[in-house]
Amino acid sequence: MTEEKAMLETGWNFDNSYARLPQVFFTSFTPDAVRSPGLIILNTPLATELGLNADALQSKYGVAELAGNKIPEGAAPLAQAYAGHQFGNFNMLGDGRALLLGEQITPDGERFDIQFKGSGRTPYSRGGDGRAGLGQMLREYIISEAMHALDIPTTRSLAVVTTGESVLRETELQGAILTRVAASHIRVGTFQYAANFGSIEEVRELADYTIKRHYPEVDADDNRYLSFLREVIKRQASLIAKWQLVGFIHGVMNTDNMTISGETIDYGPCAFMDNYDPATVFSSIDRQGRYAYGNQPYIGGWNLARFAETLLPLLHDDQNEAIKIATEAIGEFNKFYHENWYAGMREKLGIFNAEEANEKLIEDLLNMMQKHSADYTNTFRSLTLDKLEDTALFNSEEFKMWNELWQARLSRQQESKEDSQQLMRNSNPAIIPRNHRVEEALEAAVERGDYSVMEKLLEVLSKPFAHTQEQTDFCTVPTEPNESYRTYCGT
Ligand SMILES: Nc1ncnc2c1ncn2[C@@H]1O[C@H](COP(=O)(O)OP(=O)(O)OP(=O)(O)O)[C@@H](O)[C@H]1O
Ligand SMILES: [Mg+2]
Repeated sequence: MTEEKAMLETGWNFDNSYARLPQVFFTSFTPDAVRSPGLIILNTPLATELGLNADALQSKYGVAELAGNKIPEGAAPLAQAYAGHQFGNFNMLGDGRALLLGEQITPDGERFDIQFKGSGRTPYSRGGDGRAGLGQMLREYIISEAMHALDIPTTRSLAVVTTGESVLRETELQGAILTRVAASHIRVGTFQYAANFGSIEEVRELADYTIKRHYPEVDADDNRYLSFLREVIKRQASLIAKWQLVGFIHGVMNTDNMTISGETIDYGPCAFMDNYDPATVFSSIDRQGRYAYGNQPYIGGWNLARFAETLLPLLHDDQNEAIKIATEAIGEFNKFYHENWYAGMREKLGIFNAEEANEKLIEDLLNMMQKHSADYTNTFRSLTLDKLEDTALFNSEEFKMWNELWQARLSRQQESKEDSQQLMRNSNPAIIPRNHRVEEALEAAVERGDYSVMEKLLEVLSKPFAHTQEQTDFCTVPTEPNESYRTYCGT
């Protein structure tokens, strides 16, 4: 394909609705060109869904676009302003190393943000260099795509390119740019920015824009801003329940890393839990365990309370009334979260209907898993495949008793044993991006330029509920204990 033809055919179809918001919300600008762009990975199925031409994107011209060296026609690049509570402390932030190219309108008429991460300095970079390392961007690519395959709302990864420039951290890293795809990048922190640094009218404009984009169903409601708040709370309750159900630890649940669309965002220090332990923390900077696995639902509620605060002027003319309404709405988060979590846990145990006795069954199992340091994913996998002898719990008396109660519970429902097993197969992934597997893939890619390990891993991760024999190798737990694994932000 000639370059000129590729240029015509990459398939971008941009709209720039975000750029029509008041100027305070963003700064338009063109990214600096990088030295020598090189394509590392392109998500071909995602490119096709977006209406893009994967062949053209792999051409020299397409890769220049994915590096920010050529701005596609119709794009209007901008960095978004936001603020946020980081580990509880409020800061002015913004896209310091990200850049929104525009919103791609797909052949189905859907709208997705196309954003670079690692594309260089912006007006919001503060002291940072605006860059990202190859390992970290590939890690985000692998885990976000694994989350998508696990049916968890998430930003997605279209491509990673290297820049041909080095990035200086503790060591010298290869610079890279990730192209991220999201329903939008509007964060709790975007609302905090509006509420703290803008006018009430600007908060209203942001809220109206977000309702139109993500919650059109509340548009005509009497108190549309209250309905909006409640719907965001519901989506986040559902999202965080899904994280808990697969053992995902986000690692840096600052308010700027929580989306209004209900998608998981920012795969900096995240990791999956091996042994079941609510206190599990992987992030090297989370010394107090604020973002530990078991604390995520609480932090979700805390972040949403910060979101509710930004909407107070819109909820009621009388601010005391507004606080009352907002507090009631936030108070529902726990209920929504528990409904979602219990329903998901029930399904993991093959139980079709809600019943109070289920709760004890679930809690007893989790307690046993914690006591015996059982692997979270593999315990549910063994129950699903009826290979109880594979669990770390098998020889204990209490597990035998628990199993009898579980079997009795299953036989009390009208659905067949086969239906129940099918439900479990659909609810319990065999495959999660285990830390040692992700590290192995990144080491081969970054240290040796061998991408085959990552490609194999991505393929296995794309079918977590297949329960095939060939997955078995990827189900093994690491030989080193959980606790020694550490993740780092911002590299
Ligand atoms: N190398 C860097 N240069 C400039 N700013 C940075 C850099 N790394 C992080 N930041 C900024 O610091 C803030 C907090 O960073 P955090 O790690 O949450 O985000 P991120 O991983 O860069 O991006 P995102 O949340 O978009 O996935 C953000 O405003 C981010 O843009
Ligand atoms: Mg972030």
